Amino acid sequence: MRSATGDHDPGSAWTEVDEYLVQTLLPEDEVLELVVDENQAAGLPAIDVSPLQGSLLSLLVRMTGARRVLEIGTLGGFSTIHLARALPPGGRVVTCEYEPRHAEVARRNLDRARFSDVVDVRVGAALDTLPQLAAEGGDPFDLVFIDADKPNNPHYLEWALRLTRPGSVIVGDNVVRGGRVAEEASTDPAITGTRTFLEALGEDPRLEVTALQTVGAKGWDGFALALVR
Ligand SMILES: C[S@@+](CC[C@H](N)C(=O)[O-])C[C@H]1O[C@@H](n2cnc3c(N)ncnc32)[C@H](O)[C@@H]1O
Repeated sequence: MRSATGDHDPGSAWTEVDEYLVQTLLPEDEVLELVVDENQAAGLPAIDVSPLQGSLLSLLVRMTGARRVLEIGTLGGFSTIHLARALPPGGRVVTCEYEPRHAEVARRNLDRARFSDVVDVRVGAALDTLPQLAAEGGDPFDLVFIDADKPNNPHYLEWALRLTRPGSVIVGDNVVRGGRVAEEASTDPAITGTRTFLEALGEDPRLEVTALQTVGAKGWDGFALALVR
């Protein structure tokens, strides 16, 4: 793991602090522990948000009173369950996943967590699903969580803006990428996509934005947070 300070690898300390915070702040969560086990057993990559980050997503849903949530990037449904469990009665999550196998595991996990009626898993490339959602003409989304293929983040932002309303919140994950986001000359599509995404966030007069760096069990990364004006 790359070091924030450059002189030693603080990864294990970050993980220790994450474990301490989880133990101190979060209740036992058998449902999500099972999801992590199921994802691992199914061979899914362990690239879901951490429990503390998932709790932040839940808090954002509750704090904003979001009823309709859009997620781009389901994986096994770990973050989806955090989003779904914070909804008021009648609330809904639509989550987009490209890999049918990931979607299948997610559906199983959501079923077990009793959220199959609350979550609509749409399988396919999100850039195909998002126009379909627009064409369906449902109510705007109150919160959008962008966490899929990073090169497409600038397009996901455009769609998020089309599918939301003033007062909606947009969260973009993994915008720091071990510090590599600051590498101006990078040709890595995940970095150039993230940089274009951040630039679009910063330039768009329809948005009030920030981004925070994070460290923890998932390494050094960060998320962008935007409010649609
Ligand atoms: C970082 S993982 C999502 C993690 C999940 N949000 C969580 O925290 O539990 C990214 C997911 O996006 C999916 N993905 C990649 N490209 C996609 C695309 N074009 N459209 C929709 N999903 C895509 C991947 O298959 C993967 O399951």
